Amino acid sequence: MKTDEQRLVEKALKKVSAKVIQYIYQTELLSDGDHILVGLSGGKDSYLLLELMAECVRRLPYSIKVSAAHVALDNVGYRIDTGYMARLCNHLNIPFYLLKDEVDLDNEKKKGMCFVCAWMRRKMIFNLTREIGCNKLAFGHHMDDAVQTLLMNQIWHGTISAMPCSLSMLDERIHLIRPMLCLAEEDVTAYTALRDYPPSLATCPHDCNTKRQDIRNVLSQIKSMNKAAIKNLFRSMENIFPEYLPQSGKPLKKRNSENLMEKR
Ligand SMILES: Nc1ncnc2c1ncn2[C@@H]1O[C@H](COP(=O)(O)OP(=O)(O)OP(=O)(O)O)[C@@H](O)[C@H]1O
Repeated sequence: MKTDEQRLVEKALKKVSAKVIQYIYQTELLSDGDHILVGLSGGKDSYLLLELMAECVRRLPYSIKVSAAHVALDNVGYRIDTGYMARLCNHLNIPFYLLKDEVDLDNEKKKGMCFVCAWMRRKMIFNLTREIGCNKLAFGHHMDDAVQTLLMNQIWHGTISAMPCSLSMLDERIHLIRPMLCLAEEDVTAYTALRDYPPSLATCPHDCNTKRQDIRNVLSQIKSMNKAAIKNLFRSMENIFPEYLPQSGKPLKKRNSENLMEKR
């Protein structure tokens, strides 16, 4: 017999997964035979992503497989409840991989801890994706993350670029996908507030992402002027009128489409 609380969680998951499944169809993010590796950070966004991918296995008319992985860099200073991750994956019938390593502290001195840590995490998870035969790697970025990146790239790099929902990498061998870009952060928290995901056991002592925090603060002010601001900023990336841009009529500069300020 289900409790009222369980029924509430199920209803909320159904609501949020309906949006994500519609987005997956629209953007053709998944197809028959896919094996998706979900990157689990220990934050609420990637826990929701994991549950959404489990819903996709149940509800999409294709045969897809899902696995999950967490990369733990032991000498960085943060600690995550990986036991909880393993239990949640087990409950959802999803194989879980825990990758452990340490950051090279000499390299860190030259390049900065956040850069080295993000680079190592990505390298380790890309390698695992290939090793276990996954063709897609899913990250839990949502709409607010993409809008923050859009503004950061405009302000600090003078480009209009953000986070694609699908990016082909390593000679098309892996596709990085972001199925939650259709969800605003408030959609995510409406669901995760009902769940008992554990907080991190120790937060990261290296706070290098102050630019992103500054942009978050600016965006929350902008939101107080217009509640739809985040959604509109996100939509603006699909509604570009080149003829109303300063260089209209002139050939566009060739740009490396690689994202400049990827969220780390
Ligand atoms: N240590 C990690 N191991 C595996 N995947 C990770 C790890 N860190 C981040 N990711 C993946 O990259 C995405 C974005 O990372 P980021 O560090 O921005 O997330 P976060 O905001 O700290 O946590 P979350 O997005 O899970 O709430 C995560 O949603 C997750 O899918």
